[in-house]
Amino acid sequence: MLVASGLKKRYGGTSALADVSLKLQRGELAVLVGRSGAGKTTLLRCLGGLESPDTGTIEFDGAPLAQTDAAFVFQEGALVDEKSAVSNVLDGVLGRIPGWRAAVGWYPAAEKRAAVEQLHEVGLDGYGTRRVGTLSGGERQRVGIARALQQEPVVLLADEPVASLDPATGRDVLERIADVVKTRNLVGLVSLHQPRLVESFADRYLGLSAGQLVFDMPADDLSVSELMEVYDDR
Ligand SMILES: Nc1ncnc2c1ncn2[C@@H]1O[C@H](COP(=O)(O)OP(=O)(O)OP(=O)(O)O)[C@@H](O)[C@H]1O
Repeated sequence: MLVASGLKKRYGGTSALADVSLKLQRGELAVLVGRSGAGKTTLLRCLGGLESPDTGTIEFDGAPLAQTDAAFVFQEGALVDEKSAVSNVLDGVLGRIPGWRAAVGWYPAAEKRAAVEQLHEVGLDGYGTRRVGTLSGGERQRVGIARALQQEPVVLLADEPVASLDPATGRDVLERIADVVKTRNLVGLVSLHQPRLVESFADRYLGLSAGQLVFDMPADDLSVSELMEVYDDR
């Protein structure tokens, strides 16, 4: 279980996270909602170790969460267009192998086999050698998921991962994220402005407002219509 306690983060005079505590279970996809500026990105970045909270702790199964145990699915632009799909996936292990090996593309065979397996898992068999710049938005995001998986995380985080996709493609990408969260028994947390896209497969909804968690409940206890009303965000 991922347990965050008393997270606070200020940027100058702005309190981005006022005092956030949460618990997230393995095998569950939680969806983080809230208006622009509510603190969603800050929370995700703190959980993933990209940002240090001013105070608070983040633990996984009772021990501090290592940055390498949390992986991000970034927005589309985070991939390298000139590189192949499999090279982009291999970039997911940059923190784990010496930089010079990555620079010359000299990855251990086991990493290469794993990268092909990750592409298989997101439905991209046969795409390994395709230059990422030639892929569709949805395919690119699936490469992004595969890259995050290559890191062998226990926590999978995504900040608005489908913002630039059409609704059907966005739903497909989110369903892939939900699938890998379940099959790999990961903690999954995704921020979304359109929670309808995950309506049929989200496990939990967390609502942030002005840096505070205003609700945290199982999806069964809250319909997306109610959720949208809370945010008056239709
Ligand atoms: N690096 C930073 N420097 C200064 N202020 C920041 C920084 N990052 C975030 N903030 C501020 O902290 C608050 C929370 O921002 P955050 O990006 O976490 O919100 P968000 O809910 O992700 O918004 P959005 O949905 O628009 O992405 C905002 O007031 C923002 O301006």
